[in-house]
Amino acid sequence: MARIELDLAHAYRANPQQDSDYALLPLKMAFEDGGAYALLGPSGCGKTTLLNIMSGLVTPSQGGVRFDGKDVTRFTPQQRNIAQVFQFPVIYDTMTVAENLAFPLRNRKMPAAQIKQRVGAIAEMLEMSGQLNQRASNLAADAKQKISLGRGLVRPDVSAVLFDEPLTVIDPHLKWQLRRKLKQIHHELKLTLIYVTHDQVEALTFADQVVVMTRGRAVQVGSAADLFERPSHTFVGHFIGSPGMNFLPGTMTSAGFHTVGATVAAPAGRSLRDGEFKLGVRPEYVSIAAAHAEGALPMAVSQVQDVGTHVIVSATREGHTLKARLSANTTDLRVGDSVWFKVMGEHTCFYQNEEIVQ
Ligand SMILES: Nc1ncnc2c1ncn2[C@@H]1O[C@H](COP(=O)(O)OP(=O)(O)OP(=O)(O)O)[C@@H](O)[C@H]1O
Repeated sequence: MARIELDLAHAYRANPQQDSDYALLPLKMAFEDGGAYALLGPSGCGKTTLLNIMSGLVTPSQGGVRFDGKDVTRFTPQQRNIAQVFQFPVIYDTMTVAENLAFPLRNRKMPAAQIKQRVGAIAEMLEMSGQLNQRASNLAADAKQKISLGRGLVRPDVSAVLFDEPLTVIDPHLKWQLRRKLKQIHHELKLTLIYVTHDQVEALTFADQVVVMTRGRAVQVGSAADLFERPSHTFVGHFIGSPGMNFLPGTMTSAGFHTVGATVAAPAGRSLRDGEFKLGVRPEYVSIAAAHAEGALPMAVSQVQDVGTHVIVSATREGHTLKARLSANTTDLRVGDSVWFKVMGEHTCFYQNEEIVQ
């Protein structure tokens, strides 16, 4: 296994001139040995490009890649000793499940007894022990993808295992099980795992550290709690959470934060210089307050959405909507009601140029 360091940028086109010419804007980051990481972001943000640069399928147009301090930028995936699992199964239909799992080990000339033991262990982790002697061609699509996952995980000596949306073909129920399984396998095998997905639930359940990407930029690397509590960029606030963070543009003065035609006092101990900011508050941290309560804004309820255990109450003021996630039994608000939403508190964040300042 290896610590992977990246200091690079990548454009698929020659002579890139502007940011939009780059699939990856200049970035510098490290993946620690034995960590479980996810690369998370919407379609086209550069996740696969980053993964393929780590595996050696793509050579970055600027900068390079280091494994344990060694420059591997020009190395092939084989020379880097990387295992990669793709969206669709890559297996040999004519072989049995056991032969498929053993293949990467045979290639590396592992002794037969060790191969048997390792294949047995991986099959057990993936709950495929009963299918070891079945021919792969007879299996359903998700069983085939499980073999692909197993082939990625079977070698104990890889620098890292890279997964590119590996659960796309898996049915939703099994998907949930496999996500948990992969996390467990990570704890047992202590491999460096890097997992590409556009699904936040998948990223947050699998990874200890999530790299959030948008338009060729890695905007934040953090744990699920970091991304939830202190999104360092407004994109992370929007993208993580359901619904995402609320934002209100406004001006900080000595009187407080002036937004949507009202002024709310900043909580004691919070000092921001005067200027224009975006206030960010998660729906989970918006609460109903008494009229004129400190830190609260008067608003008009525009939507009440029952989501089972909670209700999402949307309220509007001067064309801006805030969402609050409230316990179903604590509110009987209806559309058109007046409500005071408390937006200022210890979980409130402030942004300038989309980056967090406090
Ligand atoms: N081989 C290629 N040649 C030219 N442009 C490419 C190539 N591969 C990707 N791109 C472009 O680079 C950008 C990043 O693509 P990439 O596939 O890395 O994103 P992604 O986040 O993995 O998206 P998806 O989830 O849709 O796969 C996109 O604008 C894409 O069109």
